[in-house]
Amino acid sequence: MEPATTVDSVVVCNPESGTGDYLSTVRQQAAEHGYRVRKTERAGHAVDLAGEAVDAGATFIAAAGGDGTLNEVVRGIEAVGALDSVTVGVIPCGTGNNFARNIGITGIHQAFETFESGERRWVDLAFADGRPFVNSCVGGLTAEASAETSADLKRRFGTTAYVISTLRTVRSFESIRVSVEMYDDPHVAPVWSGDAVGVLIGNGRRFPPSGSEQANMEDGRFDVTLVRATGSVGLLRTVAAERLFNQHTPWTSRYTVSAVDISVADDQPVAFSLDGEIIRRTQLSLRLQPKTLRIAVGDGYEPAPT
Ligand SMILES: Nc1ncnc2c1ncn2[C@@H]1O[C@H](COP(=O)(O)OP(=O)(O)OP(=O)(O)O)[C@@H](O)[C@H]1O
Repeated sequence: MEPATTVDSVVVCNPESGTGDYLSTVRQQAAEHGYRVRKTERAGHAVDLAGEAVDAGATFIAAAGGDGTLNEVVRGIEAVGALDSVTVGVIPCGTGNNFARNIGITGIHQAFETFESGERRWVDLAFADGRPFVNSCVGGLTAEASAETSADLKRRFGTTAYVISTLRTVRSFESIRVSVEMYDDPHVAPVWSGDAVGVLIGNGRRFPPSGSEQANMEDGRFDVTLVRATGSVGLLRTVAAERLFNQHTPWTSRYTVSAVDISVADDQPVAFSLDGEIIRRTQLSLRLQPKTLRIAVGDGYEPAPT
């Protein structure tokens, strides 16, 4: 007999994520496993739906979509003060699904199996000026590119859409002049300042030249990658190498720190992508709350990746 649908397990589904053709699979799996499905109707709606699910007694909320949908679900749970009573699941239906991969979730069916029998972990939750994010905060070129990447482009080209829009953006992009202050008790804070192509800060994600993109998300620390701009020709070369993050260049600096403050030198607000959601700021403070988010992880998840 099929399990009865309960209110304590809810799937918040974004029908616009990725190729948008998974809704029936998610509904069918949710019905089989006894989850209630709430479908978003607009950007930002997953924040409200997650909050409503908590109010209705949910103790498990899964985000079906990409990193942006997960971000909204977590923000909704945090907004109603329920991070300590709700477990979060991820059903990968987005374009990149970077966070899902980082926690060992590889497909829709495997996600539901994992929710049933897999491990739960407490992971760090990151905040940018008090706004939660799970995976990454990216400032500069890649954020501009992601703001420019339309849903249609993503549907047609998948992750390649981001590369296409990066190459388009690079024609008009000016590097950003920033000062990045990093704190790592008990050491003296390093300060990085200058013209940057990208400011890449990961909680769940790191930006290595090769190998796993999964960061340690239980260590109370950010993985910071700063890419220096070196004139227009250098900028193009840096972007070509670093955008795909397959090649190390001497313009890249990496740190592992517990807090970051970014100041933009002039008063032009810069685009920062928080899990793919764009905000524009001249100042941004990033903090971590260690082991604050309870999440269902797959077998491939490594708490301390090398
Ligand atoms: N019903 C909806 N209509 C239009 N936009 C929506 C709707 N529901 C959610 N959104 C917005 O869709 C955006 C993209 O979602 P999401 O990040 O989940 O997918 P993606 O971009 O395809 O995947 P990824 O982030 O993994 O690359 C989010 O910013 C979200 O606010």
